[in-house]
Amino acid sequence: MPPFLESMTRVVAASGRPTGRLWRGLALRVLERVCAIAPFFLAYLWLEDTLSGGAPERSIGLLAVCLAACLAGQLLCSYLGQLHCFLGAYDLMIGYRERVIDHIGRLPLGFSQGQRAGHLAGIVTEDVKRVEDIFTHISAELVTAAAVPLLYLAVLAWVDWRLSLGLVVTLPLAVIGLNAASRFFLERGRHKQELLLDTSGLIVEFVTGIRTLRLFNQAGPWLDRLDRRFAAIRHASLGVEAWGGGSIQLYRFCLELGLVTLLLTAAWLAGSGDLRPLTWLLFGLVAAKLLEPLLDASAFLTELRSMTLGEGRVRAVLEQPLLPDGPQSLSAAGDVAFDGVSFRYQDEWVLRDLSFHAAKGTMTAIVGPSGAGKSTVLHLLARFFDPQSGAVRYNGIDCRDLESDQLYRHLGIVFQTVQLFDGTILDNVRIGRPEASDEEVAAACHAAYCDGFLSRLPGGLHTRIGENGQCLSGGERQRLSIARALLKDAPILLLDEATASVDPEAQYEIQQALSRLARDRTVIVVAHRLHTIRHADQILVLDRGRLVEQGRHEALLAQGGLYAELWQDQGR
Ligand SMILES: Nc1ncnc2c1ncn2[C@@H]1O[C@H](COP(=O)(O)OP(=O)(O)OP(=O)(O)O)[C@@H](O)[C@H]1O
Repeated sequence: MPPFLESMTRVVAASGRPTGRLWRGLALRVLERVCAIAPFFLAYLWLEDTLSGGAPERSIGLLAVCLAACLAGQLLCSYLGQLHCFLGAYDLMIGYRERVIDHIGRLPLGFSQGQRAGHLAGIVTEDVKRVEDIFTHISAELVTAAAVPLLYLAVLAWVDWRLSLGLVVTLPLAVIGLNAASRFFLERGRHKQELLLDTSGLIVEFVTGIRTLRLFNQAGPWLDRLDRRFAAIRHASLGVEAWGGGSIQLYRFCLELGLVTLLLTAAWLAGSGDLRPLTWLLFGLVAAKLLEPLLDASAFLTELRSMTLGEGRVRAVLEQPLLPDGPQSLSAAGDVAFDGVSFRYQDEWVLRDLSFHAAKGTMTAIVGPSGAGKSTVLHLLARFFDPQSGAVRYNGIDCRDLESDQLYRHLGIVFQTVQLFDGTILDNVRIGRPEASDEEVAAACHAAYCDGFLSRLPGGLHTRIGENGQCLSGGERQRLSIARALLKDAPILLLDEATASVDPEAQYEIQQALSRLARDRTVIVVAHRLHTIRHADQILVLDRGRLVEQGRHEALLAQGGLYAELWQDQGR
């Protein structure tokens, strides 16, 4: 099966929508072509009847009625066929898009980490669109390109099989050659697409990081890097387009060669006195029409190749395994434990046999040198990933046995990178609890010390903050994130440097708010400034993925180990 057909079959299976309407549409489009070509054969039959001494006066009316019926049938089938094809294909594509979005929505939260900027968005928008275009605009042309020549051929073979053979003798050569070439160019095209994706990621990085690059005089070298990428794309494109274009020309040439072999067969038959003029007239009129859809189909080959590549990338996402979701629910969660957890992102272990227990309503702080694995502990708690061995437990239940919705309902999260959406501050904070009233949102913002900057914004809580909150400072963004978590009022809080970007004046106050919040909650906090976690119920000291010390601030200082060293480094 040609690669594009394999791709289309997979799309239909992935969509899961009924395909009846699309098939009806395609059948009507084929019927339309039947109506378009039938007059030639009707005229042929009528002429043959007439020339062999039939009664033209009587049959000419019948011929006219048949021709009119063909025309009417053609118009009707064309209209209904297009309608059903479009509606059927769009319905199919809705199913496909939903499947892709649904799958991405259920992928491990850590999936997008390590992906180039815009890569996933490109798959959901551009690649799915490529697939959609084939189904909505080209599938009908492809089906008629395959069905019409077969129909013509069946009738022509009935009229004269030798001339028919002469006409299509080169067709298998064209199809086999094209199929082999398309597999080859698909491989080359994949390489080109990877280069394109990589380069667009580089461009996004260049544009978003232009300030840093210019401040460090790195814009020039970066542009040189881009130039080299463009050269590589040009080289790959030449390979794909020039040679790929050549294979299309070869396919067309082989098809048109069929007209030559038809002429040669006719000459041979005429020479042996075995060619009737009427038969030759029919073949002369119809031969080009038979080849026409096959020749036209070559115009879609580039799009088909691009769709096949796009479908491949979408499939790679669809094949990404989802984290298993168990049936258990979580009531009144608050107890958190790591039970012999070892985890690695790639080859190197980042956490090794880590065990700890955070009792309900306590604050656990995680400290350690950079790269020790502190944020990774939070990532596993938020189930961005599952550990390779050991278990993360909530109320003693392995989180692999929990429904993920249940889990997230019990987690409040404030991480270093704050994701904000293009909307008002009210909308953004309300993500914490969609049913919260304006007053409750305002109270959460107040508790997160947002009042200062909110009073400076023209619309206060109703100010639009632009895409990802570009018009807010890092500290302001972080305070909104804290307000969100406060509003959510979840029994477990995961904080990664919650006060990292907040000015010194607000730091103490926010710390107070978080301590108050911790009173009836379990808080797991990653902290770099150790004075903020002096009062934590337990401090876990990590070093290269291992738990090296554990206890309260005073006890750890007295121990004189890594914690005491870190404390001294911070000049306390
Ligand atoms: N998505 C990822 N893919 C591969 N490696 C990763 C990924 N995230 C983190 N790492 C690596 O895992 C190790 C632990 O990272 P982690 O962010 O947990 O450390 P950390 O203690 O929080 O560091 P810091 O204090 O600097 O934020 C580091 O060596 C880091 O390079």
